[in-house]
Amino acid sequence: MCFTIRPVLTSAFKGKRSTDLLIRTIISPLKPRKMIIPELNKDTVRMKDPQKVQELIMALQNGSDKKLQVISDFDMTLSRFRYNGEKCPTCYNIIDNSKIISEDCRKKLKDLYNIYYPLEIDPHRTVEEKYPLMVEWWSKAHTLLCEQRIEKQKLAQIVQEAQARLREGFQNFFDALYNSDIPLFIFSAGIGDVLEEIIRQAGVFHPNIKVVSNYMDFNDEGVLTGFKGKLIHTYNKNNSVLKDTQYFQQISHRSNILLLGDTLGDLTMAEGVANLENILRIGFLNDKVEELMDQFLQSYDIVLVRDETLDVVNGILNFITAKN
Ligand SMILES: Nc1ccn([C@@H]2O[C@H](COP(=O)(O)O)[C@@H](O)[C@H]2O)c(=O)n1
Repeated sequence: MCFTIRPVLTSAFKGKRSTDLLIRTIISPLKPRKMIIPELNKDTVRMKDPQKVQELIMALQNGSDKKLQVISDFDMTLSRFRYNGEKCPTCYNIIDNSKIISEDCRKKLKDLYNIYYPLEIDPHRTVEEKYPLMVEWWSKAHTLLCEQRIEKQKLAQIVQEAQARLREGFQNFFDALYNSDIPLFIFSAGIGDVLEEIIRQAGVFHPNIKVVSNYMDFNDEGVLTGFKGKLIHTYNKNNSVLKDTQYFQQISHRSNILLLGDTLGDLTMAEGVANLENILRIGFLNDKVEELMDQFLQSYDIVLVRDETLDVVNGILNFITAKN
């Protein structure tokens, strides 16, 4: 594809960090133009409104790292969807596939996955229709897992032996946020204990990370007896889960959001943010690409199609945090 670039000097994006006028790339609706972030020219990138994306990125840069916070889903957003042609496991799948559960339980969990995962991503059902089905899936899976006498001390080894992988570029992503003191809120309907272990084993579980997820509850012998708090599934990742946390109040000066998700349910993750000013939504479209493309383009500012990297996210973060 041939791109042309027409940089125009404008004062529209003047901020306290820049003494010079910023160069803004004007996009003609007729011709594709080069984007300010080189990674946005990747062929995995789709945008309904590239002009709006550029403006949002400039607004985020204007606010700098001081005003920014990142809110992200975990499974299939920070972790990979595919690796070497194989589908990667979710936090639940890591347990489902492990040797700490019985053959019979594994089969039942696989059957549940085969029934409910297609419903979770079904483009023809509304969120209202999916909601009770997701509660059903998570509840049945939790009941099965609690029958297995899963030991807390075995989780680290299970994660080590699993094929879970963070997206390419994860080291840059986690380190850049930590080094710039930007809070990362991971809001996951997976299993908190497992996702923490994945990030810890990758060496990037930095203190700027806060996780809200389904955490396992263990008895005094370290055996799984239940799950703590309100059940979190794909379609209730919103204020109904967050209302007791003070997290967003404590960082209320961070009014610029970078939101990362892989389902339409992830779009409500920023509901609890106090004083929201600008939000840039990036959606990883991993599965059912043709069927879901339109809905993703309507809801996410940037859609990344079968992109197993964090290149675009890192490119945007570099741009926002680069010192002038
Ligand atoms: N028993 C289950 C229940 C859910 N899943 C998948 O885990 C994902 C977790 O959600 P994130 O918020 O971290 O994306 C969810 O999308 C389900 O597909 C599962 O594998 N097994």
